[in-house]
Amino acid sequence: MSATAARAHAPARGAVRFEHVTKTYMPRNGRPGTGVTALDDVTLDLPAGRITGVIGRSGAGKSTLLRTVNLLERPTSGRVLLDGEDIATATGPALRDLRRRIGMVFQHFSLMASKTVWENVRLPLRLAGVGAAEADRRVAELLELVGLDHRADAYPGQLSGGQKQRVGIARALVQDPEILLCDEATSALDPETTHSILALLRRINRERGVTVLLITHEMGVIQEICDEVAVIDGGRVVEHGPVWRVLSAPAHGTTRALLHSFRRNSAEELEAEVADVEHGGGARLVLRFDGLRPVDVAAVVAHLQHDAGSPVQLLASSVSPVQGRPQGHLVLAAQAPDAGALLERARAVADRVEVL
Ligand SMILES: Nc1ncnc2c1ncn2[C@@H]1O[C@H](COP(=O)(O)OP(=O)(O)OP(=O)(O)O)[C@@H](O)[C@H]1O
Repeated sequence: MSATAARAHAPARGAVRFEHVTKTYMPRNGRPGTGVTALDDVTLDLPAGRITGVIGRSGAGKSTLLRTVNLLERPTSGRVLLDGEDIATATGPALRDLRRRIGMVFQHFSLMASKTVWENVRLPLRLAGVGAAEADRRVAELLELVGLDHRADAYPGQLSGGQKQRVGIARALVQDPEILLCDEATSALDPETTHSILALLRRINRERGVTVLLITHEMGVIQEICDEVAVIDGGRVVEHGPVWRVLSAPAHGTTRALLHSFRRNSAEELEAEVADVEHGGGARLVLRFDGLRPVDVAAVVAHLQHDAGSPVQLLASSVSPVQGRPQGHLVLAAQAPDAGALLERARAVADRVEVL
């Protein structure tokens, strides 16, 4: 059995708990009361073996939160617990051991330009004093995992952005961490490359049982791979829960605003989207789905057509699964003799219905 297959059933590892974490940056020679509070009493659990995404606007405190996990930033007050153990007070060898248990992937890759792919991935092992044979074995395994075994001798300057990030991911995993911190890992990449890197992170999470904490300002990243999402605003976690639930019923204004700029599905925006789509006239309905039921688009159209007595035309569709639960909207045109009955029928198959 390959090492990868052996890990397919690896138990989830590395639960993180932020407990009343506050971080205030003090200006140099600053007077008391002039600091910036980047985190304000954050309490948040990252379940072991899950992917938690933290989203927020620029300056919300995402990077600061991520960096408290490997103590690149120390909380001003509160605790960060790794599997129940307080890590905020670790120093010396304990801090080195802690950092070994936590891998980090950076937005701009942070590779050494003068070293090959192989050397970049191997470097943390050399610094940790791992023997040559074991180090070579681990580097070979990881380069295969990220699909770069054929580029082991290349230098970072000879790689695409996506390939550089694969090297960054292999390097982050080389000490077999329990937790992987991803700091805007796909923000510098094009959409297609972003998909492939997110798929790789998902696979690593599933196969190795690694807990992933990912920060992003892109809702698409949250929707694509996260299990849980925490929304941060002004240093506070304002909303937290399973991705499908937060995306279908956002409770906080910041979540709604982030979601709105991602989905662009207000009545006005849908109106503009279908304005040029030719149809046979009649009522135009928006059917919205919140992930509470299976959605079979053809069956929905047939269901309405049955009552309308004339063709129902699909003008736009954006229904796609979020954690396996279909969310999105359909815009339909229907010439119904009885508009009230049509609406009632639509309400029976969708979570929300509007007339455009
Ligand atoms: N080293 C620092 N010294 C002083 N203030 C800082 C420092 N690092 C961050 N801040 C401030 O703390 C707040 C939170 O910053 P942070 O970088 O954590 O936010 P962010 O959500 O990651 O933002 P972005 O998406 O722009 O990276 C901001 O007001 C920022 O200016």
